[in-house]
Amino acid sequence: MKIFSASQLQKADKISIDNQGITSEELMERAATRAFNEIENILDENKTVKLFCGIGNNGGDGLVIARLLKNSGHKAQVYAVNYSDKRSNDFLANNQKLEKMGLKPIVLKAEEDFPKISAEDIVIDAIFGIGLNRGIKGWPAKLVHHINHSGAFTIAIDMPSGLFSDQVPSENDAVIKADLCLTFQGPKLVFFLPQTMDYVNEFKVIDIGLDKQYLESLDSSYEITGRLEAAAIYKPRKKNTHKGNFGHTLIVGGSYGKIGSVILTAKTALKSGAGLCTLYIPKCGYIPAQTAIPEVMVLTDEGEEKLSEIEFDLEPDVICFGMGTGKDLVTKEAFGRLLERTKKPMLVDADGLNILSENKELLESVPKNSVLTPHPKELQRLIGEWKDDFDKVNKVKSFVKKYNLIIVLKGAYTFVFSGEKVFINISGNSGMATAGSGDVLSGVITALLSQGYSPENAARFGVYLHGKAGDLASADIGAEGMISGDIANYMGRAFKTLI
Ligand SMILES: NC(=O)C1=CN([C@@H]2O[C@H](COP(=O)(O)OP(=O)(O)OC[C@H]3O[C@@H](n4cnc5c(N)ncnc54)[C@H](OP(=O)(O)O)[C@@H]3O)[C@@H](O)[C@H]2O)[C@@H](O)CC1
Ligand SMILES: [K+]
Repeated sequence: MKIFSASQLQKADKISIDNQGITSEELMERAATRAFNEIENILDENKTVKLFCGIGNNGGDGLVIARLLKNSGHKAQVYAVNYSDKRSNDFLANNQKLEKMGLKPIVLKAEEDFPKISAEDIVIDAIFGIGLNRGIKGWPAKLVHHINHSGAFTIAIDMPSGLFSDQVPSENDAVIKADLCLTFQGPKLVFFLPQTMDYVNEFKVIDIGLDKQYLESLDSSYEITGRLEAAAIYKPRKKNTHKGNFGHTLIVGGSYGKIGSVILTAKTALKSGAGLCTLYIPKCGYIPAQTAIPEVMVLTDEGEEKLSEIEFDLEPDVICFGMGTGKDLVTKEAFGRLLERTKKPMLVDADGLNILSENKELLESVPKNSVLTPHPKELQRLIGEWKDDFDKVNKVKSFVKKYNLIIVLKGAYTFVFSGEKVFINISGNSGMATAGSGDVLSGVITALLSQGYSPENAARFGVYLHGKAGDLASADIGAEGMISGDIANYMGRAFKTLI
């Protein structure tokens, strides 16, 4: 699913009206009716719904929803938030319809007009949508705070009011905190950025039937990776195969006290379909690794406690480097030599990334199309500071183009940057914020690379599977109870959800 900008949606709105031979009021009726159906599904009939409607088209949507609520016997109170006198035509048309039914909106013009909102009420926020073009100021800002402090379950229509679709609000801007956002046609980028995602606890996309052909023709850098997209990437196994078909993965990492990290990566690689897996670790890890996973082969470095040479006599399909290696000079130099020798795309994580950050000249030697999997701190060391999340996204886009790499930026929503594209993953949960979760992710992506998935698909699909396995683990054993090894253990079931 593509993510569109506000201006793309506004244009799609106009084109759909022309192509479908409908009026904008009819499109509003359709959009708001579909939003109303969602609201009605979750509405307890004893609840009072308080609708706050702006005077533009977002407010118009609110008025349609108010009419439909009233028609189906719900308790609805409607407030027109009179932040300006420039009412839109479709607002006016729907205001008239509502008045004819005897439901005249109460006009709010100052703080004294604010109604009481109890925590038991349901609030519909239809003050501003994608037409917001400046921060909310004055008494409307106070109204936003009044709603946020009420404790009422708040449903935002299209966008939480005050949230821009293409910039981070400034510190003093008032923004609705929505428990649920019913958003039209597609999710907005700000729903996924760390600085703005908290304004949208949950969102649901309402298909309002905009022109499909036109939407498909639109360019967008941003795409969602959900179940459908993951299933399209998945290549189920053929019957007549052997372990050689699924590649040989070499996982290089570990140091004294951090052998567990590479063990987790290797275990996950095997549980994600890698045909063969060899671990290359310092000598001290030999017995623990052999004991922990009998299915893995183990090679040891000359170094007792850390990697110092990285020499091996095999031709892996993919190399994964960096978990638990530390950043010692001998390890850095061995990594540098490994990069020089390696031609196929590899995966670099954790201390591998830290070594690259401290020795930027090594970035030139990382094989093209390799996958780097930083968390935000590792990213910052790699690319420097950013002003805000939009700046960060642009900086990462430039970085991946400059070095021809793929970046997997880990977070509540993990972003995969590849060329011009940014894929936003929607599987996963807070239980995955646990030690070793990143080592597991490296294992899945490496295993997919070894099975012949392209680096972009391996990154995108791996991130999805990792999140899905986490969701299955969390459903069974709870977010607090799960550890990284559980994510690895649920990997097979994550694949099965796609069949
Ligand atoms: N496109 C679609 O697919 C469909 C869209 N639909 C709905 O329309 C919504 C967009 O409606 P919209 O364009 O009328 O803008 P909206 O958000 O109501 O704002 C109204 C006006 O407020 C003003 N203004 C802005 N910021 C301000 C501020 N801080 N403080 C004070 N004033 C401010 C600004 O006017 P200005 O004052 O700048 O002239 C702006 O024009 C969309 O979110 C969806 O709900 C559906 O019905 C059908 C399909
Ligand atoms: K809104």
